[in-house]
Amino acid sequence: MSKRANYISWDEYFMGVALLSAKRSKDPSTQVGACIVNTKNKIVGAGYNGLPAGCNDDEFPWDKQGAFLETKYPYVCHAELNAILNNIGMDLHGCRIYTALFPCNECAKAIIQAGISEVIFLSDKYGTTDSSLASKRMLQTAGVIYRKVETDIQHLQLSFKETEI
Ligand SMILES: Nc1nc(=O)n([C@H]2C[C@H](O)[C@@H](COP(=O)(O)O)O2)cc1CO
Ligand SMILES: [Zn+2]
Repeated sequence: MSKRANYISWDEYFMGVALLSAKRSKDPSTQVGACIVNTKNKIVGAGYNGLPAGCNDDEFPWDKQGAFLETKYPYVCHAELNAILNNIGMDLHGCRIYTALFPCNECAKAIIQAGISEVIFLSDKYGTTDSSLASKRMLQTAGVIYRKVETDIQHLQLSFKETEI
């Protein structure tokens, strides 16, 4: 028997972990996940967008519009920042970060300061915003490579049925 052919690539695997992490998000509008990987292709951090620990996600707003303090924006911690902060205690220099959404300017700062050298994203749907433009400017200047993930996969299904393993 020859080896299986249609296994997923490293990029698809790590973006898949980012997307699975996003499934933990309580944000009703936009669920983002991120996964940090070292040079040996070991996962060293993962996260999703959510409120800081101790801030009850039933008590804080999830609105997108309205008075700033009554929206989610001042409170939510982005997936990329959570992945950095949740890392398993490694030096992140030379690591890459997989993220479902292109990092904002604040996360770009954290990515650069952590020493992460590559950003792989799935969507850049906010690419024309000032935040994204500032993010790209900083990443480029700091020498952090960014690229869109390459894949032909549209959907990937997981079965939790024990009879299907
Ligand atoms: N790169 C990102 N990582 C993230 O975790 N987020 C989070 C912040 C919010 O919880 C949500 C975006 O809200 P919305 O305006 O698309 O409904 O995703 C947002 C971005 C975009 O820069
Ligand atoms: Zn961010």
